[in-house]
Amino acid sequence: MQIACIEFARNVLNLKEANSTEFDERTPDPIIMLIEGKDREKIGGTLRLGEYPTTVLPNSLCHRLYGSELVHERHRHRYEFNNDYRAEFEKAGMVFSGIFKEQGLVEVVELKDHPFFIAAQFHPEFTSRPSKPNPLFKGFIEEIIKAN
Ligand SMILES: NC(=O)CC[C@H](N)C(=O)O
Repeated sequence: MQIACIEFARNVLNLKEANSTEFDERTPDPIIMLIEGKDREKIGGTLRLGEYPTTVLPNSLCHRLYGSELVHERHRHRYEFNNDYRAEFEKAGMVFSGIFKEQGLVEVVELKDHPFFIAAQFHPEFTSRPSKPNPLFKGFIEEIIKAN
């Protein structure tokens, strides 16, 4: 999701030097950055690790795939989408369809009017099993079958 947002910023919003501060601390457009306020003294520091609830936007692709307005997925990351850019992204057609309400963190993005574009901050592969695939993977494969 982080890379998808950087790509959108560069090629749709025309912010050519957009980046994550993980890759370029001096980028003029830090689309992805560390969100302060977490206890850095504890082991793991800013690491967001483990399962968190995601509130899903009704009628979004994410909603259709999970069939629920609340999903629980596992995380392992430090950097987050920078909400200063949210309005600009939305104006250009990106939909923020999954949010961690407690901290206002972006968990899922998708594109309006696109047959299947969805990206998540969490790790759907952590819960996917051959006999019970994660809805994001299952939905993607179903979409490919439909299109062929
Ligand atoms: N887990 C991920 O999606 C990637 C790790 C990541 N770049 C971070 O925020 O730490």
